[in-house]
Amino acid sequence: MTEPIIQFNDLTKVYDKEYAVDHLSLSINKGEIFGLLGPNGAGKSTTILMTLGLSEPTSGTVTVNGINSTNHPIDVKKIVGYLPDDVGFYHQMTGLENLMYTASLNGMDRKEAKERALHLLELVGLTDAKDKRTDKYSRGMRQRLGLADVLMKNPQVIILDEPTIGIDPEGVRELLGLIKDLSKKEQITVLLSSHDLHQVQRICDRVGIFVKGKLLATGNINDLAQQLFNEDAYLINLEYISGDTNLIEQFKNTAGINEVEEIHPGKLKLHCEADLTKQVAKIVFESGAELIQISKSDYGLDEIYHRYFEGRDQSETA
Ligand SMILES: Nc1ncnc2c1ncn2[C@@H]1O[C@H](COP(=O)(O)OP(=O)(O)OP(=O)(O)O)[C@@H](O)[C@H]1O
Repeated sequence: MTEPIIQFNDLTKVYDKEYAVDHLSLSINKGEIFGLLGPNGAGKSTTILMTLGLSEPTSGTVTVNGINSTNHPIDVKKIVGYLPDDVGFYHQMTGLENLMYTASLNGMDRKEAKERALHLLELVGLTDAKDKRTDKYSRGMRQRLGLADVLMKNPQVIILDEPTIGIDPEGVRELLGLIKDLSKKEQITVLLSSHDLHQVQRICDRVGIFVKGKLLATGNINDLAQQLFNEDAYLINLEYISGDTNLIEQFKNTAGINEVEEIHPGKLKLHCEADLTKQVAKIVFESGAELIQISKSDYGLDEIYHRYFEGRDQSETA
């Protein structure tokens, strides 16, 4: 099922003659968790603000469920929940009271609102803290309450701007797990921004890499590896006890192997265009060498990100 729910069409924002968002075209599908990934100043927050109708594009459009965010911000607000990087609550009120206050602003029936608030507090693990004032909450608790708060109005889409900043690793793991569960259980589309590769890798179905307002690549981790490493997307690690044949030379002359890295004698890393694990194993056997181990490793988002930024730095300084 790939039904688009958020559509960016040539979306552009210029501040002081500089592109904050540079002709962004992208579709995000219903139920998908999409990560906007990029360093500070990449344009992630500006993209989010335009999606919410809180900032006007210089040109281009963004629609949520077919509704133009710039022309109909109030209609968009009804179906989108937004969690900023630091959620503000009324400190003198408890967690439950804050959720009830949100419900009253949204015109929800009180009884129904209380049932939903208690259910959501349970979902985000704050039942025991529901009657505690929010100024006594930790940052992680405030983020979890923030998630419950955006879910009060049953949104179709939730947008999270750097949701895990300032939370300890255990809290991050819990919050991300929660976002993923909610998205899958309630078919909610999630758009989240982050500069943290590992977080994004952990929960996103697809990511978009942003640099200086430009969307440079999109896809799941495997697609990105293919796009960015195109010529040598597969790594084969090999250990063997040498026979008579010079295996290194043989691998260098094998079609599809682009680079042979000798880690130390008898241990090689082969950069390949395709998964050549079987052929490599066969070559080792036929050479009379003894195969100790062979394994394929995939590129993670870390390598993807660094390869991308390394390439970019070189091209920019060239
Ligand atoms: N209100 C503004 N006025 C002028 N320039 C702005 C404004 N808001 C953002 N910018 C500029 O637009 C660019 C993109 O900023 P944006 O905040 O969208 O990036 P970001 O990827 O969200 O980064 P961060 O994670 O640091 O928030 C930056 O160069 C920033 O200085």
